[in-house]
Parts: sequence; C-alpha cells; structure tokens
Amino acid sequence: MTESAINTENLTKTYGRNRGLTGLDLRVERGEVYGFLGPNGAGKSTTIRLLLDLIRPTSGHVRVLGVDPRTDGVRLRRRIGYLAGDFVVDGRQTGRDLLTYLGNLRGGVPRSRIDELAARLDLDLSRRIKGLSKGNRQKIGVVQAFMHSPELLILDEPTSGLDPFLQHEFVTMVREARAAGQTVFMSSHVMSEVQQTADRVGIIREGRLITVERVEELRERAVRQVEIVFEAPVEAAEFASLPNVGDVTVTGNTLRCRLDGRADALVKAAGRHTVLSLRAEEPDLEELFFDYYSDSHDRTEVQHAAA
Ligand SMILES: Nc1ncnc2c1ncn2[C@@H]1O[C@H](COP(=O)(O)OP(=O)(O)OP(=O)(O)O)[C@@H](O)[C@H]1O
Repeated sequence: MTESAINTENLTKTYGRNRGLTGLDLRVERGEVYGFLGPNGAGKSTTIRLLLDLIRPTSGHVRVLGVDPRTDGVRLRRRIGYLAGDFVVDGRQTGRDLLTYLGNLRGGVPRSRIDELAARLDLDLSRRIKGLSKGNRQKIGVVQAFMHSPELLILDEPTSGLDPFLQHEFVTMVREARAAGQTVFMSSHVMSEVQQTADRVGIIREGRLITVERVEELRERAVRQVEIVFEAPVEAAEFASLPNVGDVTVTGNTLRCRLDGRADALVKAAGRHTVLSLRAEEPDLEELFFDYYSDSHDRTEVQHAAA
C-alpha cells in the first residue's frame, strides 16, 4: 500500500502557555485535494509549519510523502510546493529573478513554464517586488508553489488578496494539479473556495480537528434554492408536503422552494406538470459549517470520513 501524502499522529504544539495545536491526527491521501478549514487562530498555519519542519512539535509524529520532514527536510522540500500564509520575499529583485532563483533551487524550471503561469495570473515579471501590490506579491507566491509541478502542494490561505477573476484561475490550477495526480493540501477560512476544488475538508477549531467530511456528501446534504417555471400555474400545497422540500411559494407559473437533501420527490411531483425551466443553485456549504465554528458544537465528537 502506498503511504499517505501527509500523515500526522497526535501532533501537538504549545507556544509557552498558548495552545497552538492539540493531538492532531491528519491523513491526506495521495492525489486528493484536501481543504483545511478553520477560523482565525484555529491552528492552520501551525499545522502547516509543522509539516514543513519550520517549527518543531511539542509531541507527536509527522510524515510527509513517506518521510520524516525533520530528518530529510531539504530533499523533501524539492518535492513540495509551499505557499506561506505570510509570503515575504526580498523586495529588490524582480519577479522573474526571484522565480528563476527559486526554480534553480528546485532543480531548474523552464522559463516558458514561469511565463505561462505569470500570464495566467496577469503578473508582470519585470517589476521589482517591492513596488508590487499585496495581490501581485501573492501571485508570485502562487507561481513559485506551482511552477515545478511538485508531488504535493501545501498552500496556506492561497487566495488571500487575489481578486475574484484570479481566484477563479487559481481554482482551475488546483483542478489541473489534481488531474495530473498531484496532492493539494490547502488551508482557508472560506468554505466557498474550498468546496469548488476539495475532495475532503477537515475543520479545525481551537487547535483541534473537529470533523473530516467528503465534499460530495456535504453537497448531497446541503440546502439549495430551487426555482421551477411551469407552463400553467400550480398549487403550492401540492409541493409543500414533499420530503426535503420547504418554504414553498408560487408566483404566477413560478414555484420557488428550499431543497434539503435528495431532489427525487420534488422532480417527480414537478414531472406531473409541463416544466418550462428548472434552476437549482449550487449549495453554499458555508451554512453547514457555521455550526462547527460556533461555541455550541461539541468538540469531543470527531468523525472521520472513510478514506
Ligand atoms: N509564535 C507564536 N507564539 C505564540 N502563540 C502562537 C504563535 N504562533 C501561533 N500562536 C497561537 O497558536 C494558535 C494557532 O495559530 P495559527 O497561526 O496556527 O492559526 P491559523 O488557523 O493559521 O489562523 P490565521 O487564519 O489567523 O492565520 C493561536 O492561538 C495563535 O495565537
């Protein structure tokens, strides 16, 4: 059996009297995109720094791509693309100088590859880094993480500071990486960007992993708004009692409702009439996770989705 891309056991980090991370058991399989979600201060950056041996654990074990980052860190880092949450670089160089330098450290990256990624992110490589906006510096961070097509990408809040168009491009890059067999571990505090790319999400809060879920399953469970336009008016009462259907309103020939789970009953009921159009919003999984973020959730309940 191939070893997981990331495996931690009972990983704990305390900063003096401050808790950073408590007893983290994390498993990221090869080839999957794993979203690591949690509010500010939850322990996401602490976890990522431990994976890269940038800080040392108080206790517990880490294995990344089958090796201990503590003993084989230099070779391991060539196989990883890492974007730090606080990506800071020497401001006197141009973007091209920096990326060429970093590419050489990782065994050489063709100029054409750097140019292609820069063009996709609309990044001007000829400018000195110190003159760049925060968003443009972040683009350099994204390019350096992806440019050598590493086996494993570890990205700490990768889209912070990117505008929506570039966030979309980033999502495409993550999907391409997955299609190429690369593994992606990315932290975020926004569910919406993770739900577009991730196979699984882990939720961390106050230094503890609360739950791990498959995004596909979450999607099935999530609430979505549905709008159906019929050829002739329908009765709201006919739909209001259907399983998984709520908040039914009918205006003229248009029915709107909330769908909470499977669509089967709703679709079959609609099928008794002539349907002109049907629209179902992509569910926003943020709502499902709000509960995990709030104080009321019982943190001792850890569920792991089947690997
Ligand atoms: N160097 C440090 N010294 C003391 N406490 C620290 C240090 N680094 C992190 N912490 C604490 O550890 C906890 C986890 O912080 P961490 O930066 O890992 O969270 P995060 O989930 O990445 O949050 P953010 O999204 O705000 O970056 C926080 O309570 C933080 O204050």
